[in-house]
Amino acid sequence: MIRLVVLDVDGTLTDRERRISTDAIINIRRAVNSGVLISFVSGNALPVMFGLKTFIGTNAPVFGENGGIVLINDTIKTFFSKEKCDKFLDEISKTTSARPMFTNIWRQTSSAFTMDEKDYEFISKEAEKRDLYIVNSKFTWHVMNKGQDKAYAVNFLKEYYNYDYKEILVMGDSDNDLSMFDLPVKKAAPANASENIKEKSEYVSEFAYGAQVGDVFKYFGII
Ligand SMILES: O=C(O)COP(=O)(O)O
Ligand SMILES: [Mg+2]
Repeated sequence: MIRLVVLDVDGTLTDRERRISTDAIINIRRAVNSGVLISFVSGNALPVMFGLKTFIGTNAPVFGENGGIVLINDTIKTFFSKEKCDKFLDEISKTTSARPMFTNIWRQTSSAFTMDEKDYEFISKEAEKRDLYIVNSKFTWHVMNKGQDKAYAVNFLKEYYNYDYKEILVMGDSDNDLSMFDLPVKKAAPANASENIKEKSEYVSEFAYGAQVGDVFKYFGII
């Protein structure tokens, strides 16, 4: 039985323009009312997750920065430092198309940026040299510390609630979700998910951009 659902946000609950699906909100509330825990784990900054949790009315800790920071019982905990990430982004933005995102003012454990695809190989290799890595959510590029990923967040929640992996369902759409899809949890994807996410999913909905939430929840017996 699924006791905890870990939801990616952009592209999983929202459309390409980041507009959240009202169907997703309705079905998330149904799941909360049925006693299932719902957590958001996103590459976005924690204040955005706090807003989603508050205004949708969910019932579990929420993570920002791809698992680097959590809001739990009105307390913010950070698991990584943004110092190396900021320094790296500052360096490469001098010689490449990389440009910091304004949301970095709200970030405490990583940095977000935009760049031209032509610079990907170089920036990715330079990050590796500094024991960092870059990952794309299809909405934003992130420079992260090694070990900082959404699987870290899922494992934190697993330990916190003392659940088995089979009691946890994850839902995501792109590369920055892959680490949690490599865990032995239940996995589902919207129709718009990337191929590598779909290949790892137990269930791929015919619906997309948040409209899949009700369909997925019914498939796993949550609502
Ligand atoms: O990259 C972001 O800021 C958000 O992306 P995610 O919610 O799909 O993780
Ligand atoms: Mg996403």
